[in-house]
Amino acid sequence: MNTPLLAGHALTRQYPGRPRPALDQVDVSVDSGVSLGIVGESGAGKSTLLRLLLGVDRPTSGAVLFGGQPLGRVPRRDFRRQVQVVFQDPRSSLNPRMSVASIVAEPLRSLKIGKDRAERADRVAEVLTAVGLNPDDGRRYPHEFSGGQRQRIAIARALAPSPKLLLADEPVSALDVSVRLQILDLLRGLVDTLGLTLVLVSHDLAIVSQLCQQVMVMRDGRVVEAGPTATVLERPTQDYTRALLAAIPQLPADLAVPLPDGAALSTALSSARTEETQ
Ligand SMILES: Nc1ncnc2c1ncn2[C@@H]1O[C@H](COP(=O)(O)OP(=O)(O)OP(=O)(O)O)[C@@H](O)[C@H]1O
Repeated sequence: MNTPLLAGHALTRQYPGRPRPALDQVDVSVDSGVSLGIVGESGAGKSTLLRLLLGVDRPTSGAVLFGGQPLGRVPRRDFRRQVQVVFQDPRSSLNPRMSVASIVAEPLRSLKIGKDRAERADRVAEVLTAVGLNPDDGRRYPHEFSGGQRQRIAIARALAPSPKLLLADEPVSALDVSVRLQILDLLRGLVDTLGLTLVLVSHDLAIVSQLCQQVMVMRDGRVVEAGPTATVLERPTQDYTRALLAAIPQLPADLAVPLPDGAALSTALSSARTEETQ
């Protein structure tokens, strides 16, 4: 069996003063080329798990392995080169005083990628184009862009060092419903064309079902169900998963299993859009 790209073993995180752990003995494994969705309602422990996987917080017990090595032994620069993250809200994750080009070039500068400024500028133009922006947009500032475009900038910054793994924490939930599909389509296209592995954290099973081959359902700091997305959606074994499935807006029963062309998600999101504009 191949070594997982990123794995967590028996991860427990107890925050001080809390009656029970935010994460309780969680196992997770991300194989190269197999995108994973982590789903659950607010408070399930998704962000806590993501912080542990990113190494920005430490487990109370358990271990995170990157390429089979304990995270503490992997040079931080190597890890950051290969693992990048996109957060929920591009308004707070982009420095308003920096130009877009400077924001996107930041990981290249800090990771010392590119031999000079010109080479970094070429890479910035390349990733801006890859996310559907114009290389000339690099001269502008974040406030000049819409929410969806700002999320594209955040994705471009994450792609700049050519990571293997992209962790996305609720990447569309701060966006207008009308632009969510575009950003999800972009992520799907990037996974396909760049061979990126995606770990997508979301409270929305419909979104995860469209982008991830594997899904892990969390509740109260524990994994309640995990496996291939199609299996979990077709034959959920837990009432909690069934409730999450039922919460997908107006998804007809015959579309509950995602269709290859993304029709299920389109249906779910367009229904939500109709509701919102009424
Ligand atoms: N820094 C912290 N200190 C104390 N408790 C925390 C801290 N961060 C999270 N928690 C608690 O841990 C639990 C899990 O939170 P977490 O943010 O990981 O869940 P989540 O599934 O990501 O939820 P959301 O979707 O709302 O972000 C919650 O009960 C939360 O209140």
